[in-house]
Amino acid sequence: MVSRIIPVEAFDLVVFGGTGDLARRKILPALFRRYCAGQMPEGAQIIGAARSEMDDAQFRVFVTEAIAEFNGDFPYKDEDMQGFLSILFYITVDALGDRGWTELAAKMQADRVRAFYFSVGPSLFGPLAERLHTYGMADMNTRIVVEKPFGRDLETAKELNRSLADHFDEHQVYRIDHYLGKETVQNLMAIRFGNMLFEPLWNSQYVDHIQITVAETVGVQGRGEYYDRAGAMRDMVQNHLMQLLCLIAMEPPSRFEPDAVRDEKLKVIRALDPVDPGDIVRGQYRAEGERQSYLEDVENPQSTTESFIALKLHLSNWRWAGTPFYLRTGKRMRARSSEIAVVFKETPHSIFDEEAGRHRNILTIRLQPNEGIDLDVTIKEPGPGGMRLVDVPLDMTFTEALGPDAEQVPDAYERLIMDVVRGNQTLFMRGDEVEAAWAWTDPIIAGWEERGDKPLPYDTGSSGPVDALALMHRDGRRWREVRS
Ligand SMILES: NC(=O)C1=CN([C@@H]2O[C@H](COP(=O)(O)OP(=O)(O)OC[C@H]3O[C@@H](n4cnc5c(N)ncnc54)[C@H](OP(=O)(O)O)[C@@H]3O)[C@@H](O)[C@H]2O)C=CC1
Ligand SMILES: O=C1O[C@H](COP(=O)(O)O)[C@@H](O)[C@H](O)[C@H]1O
Repeated sequence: MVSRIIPVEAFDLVVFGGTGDLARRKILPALFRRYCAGQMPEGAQIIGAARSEMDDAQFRVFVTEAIAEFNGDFPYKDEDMQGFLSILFYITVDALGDRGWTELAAKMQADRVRAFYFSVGPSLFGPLAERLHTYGMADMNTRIVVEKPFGRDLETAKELNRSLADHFDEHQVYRIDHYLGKETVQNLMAIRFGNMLFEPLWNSQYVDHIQITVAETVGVQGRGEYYDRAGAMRDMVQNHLMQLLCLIAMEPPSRFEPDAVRDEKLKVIRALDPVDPGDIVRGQYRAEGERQSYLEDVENPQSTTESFIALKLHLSNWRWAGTPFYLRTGKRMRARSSEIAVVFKETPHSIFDEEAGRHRNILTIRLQPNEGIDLDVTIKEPGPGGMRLVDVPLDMTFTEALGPDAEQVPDAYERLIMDVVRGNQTLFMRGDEVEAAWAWTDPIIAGWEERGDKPLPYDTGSSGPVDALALMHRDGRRWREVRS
């Protein structure tokens, strides 16, 4: 099977914060991979912009080093590297002053798609939007890309939305949630809405419960100051896990189009019930051997921020009333493993002897690593020992089923940046979605702040605090093992 590279229009892409960590780690290496894939049209310009003093040549060295550090063993030809470097430029710009703006405006080409990636702290979103307008770069062909965190609560998210709306229409604003750009996350929609098999069973009549796990082995990775102000709830649940929940729980949109998809996701968030404090477990990782504790990592011995959270959620709508959703995410866990498991109910009646046991089908969507789908199916255990039942997985690992092409799928940032250039907002969050997610999150955080709740310690390399296991055990259910 041969991957299709869909060409994009010629564009000017300005990366504000072009010297920052996210640009180095993700954005610039992703753009290089798209260049190598042949997707950058003739005449494209990528312009780094930040306060640091640099010229084009120095920026090109900076990008070459970033690619070497963060593109792993990605194979490329020297001519591709030279070609890519030739479309890179740098302008010293102050988001809070006037420096560099006239020069930036002069660098913009006529009749090009214009995209401005705000890879800077959210306090600069408003000032950047305002200056784009003042210096004549905010016309209707302009697109702006903003990073998470999109606020730290409903009020700040509304404020950010307002500051962007002063100068840009909603159709020009691309709010990144990089989970939506992951290939397997998009596959969730293909599985649900491209097959007849699952949808009739996709409701509380047949589904016992759904588990969503995003387990990480990494700690706060040098972002301690930000993370300690955020915690797992703001850093992961309000955005990434919420998006996964939306895709798994939403009604079929009429078309795979931005507003049709985003309307359905919004309905899911609005249908979420408030969460009982007893249905939440927060944790903080302890030191282990050479590895520091969370408190040491964030250099805050008094911190009560959670590096792990597990929650049981309910949706008040016809499809899901009575089916709990269990979500968990944490850092420094046993394995890097993200998956969604749809656990179906047992058959209403067993025709077999008691010793055959009771079994249930589980559809597991493995998001990362080892992307694929498993469907646990119950069959007869082979042999003469009577009718004993056993569960076997129908395993579809994408790299095995689809061949080498499945290994070369673009990473989330590649896909999303190209979608910005194409003008396709389907995989970006709309302002009202973000606000609805904060409206649900805020009272939960306020509750534990008012009560002074403290996170429970958990061992580095574990599955989180034991109380998280109890959250399911008391319902007669259990988490799937965290393993890669
Ligand atoms: N790093 C990551 O893995 C992730 C980051 N994010 C988000 O992305 C955004 C950027 O993060 P990150 O790259 O880590 O942050 P960094 O602090 O590493 O980079 C910030 C960038 O902003 C520039 N900058 C700061 N002030 C100004 C100014 N007044 N005018 C112009 N440029 C300015 C800095 O350059 P200079 O000092 O040269 O001006 C630098 O390039 C943040 O909102 C972050 O939360 C989201 C997900 C992951
Ligand atoms: O947005 C974030 O995501 C990463 C996890 O992303 P993944 O693609 O590696 O699964 C997380 O580590 C980080 O804390 C968070 O800000």
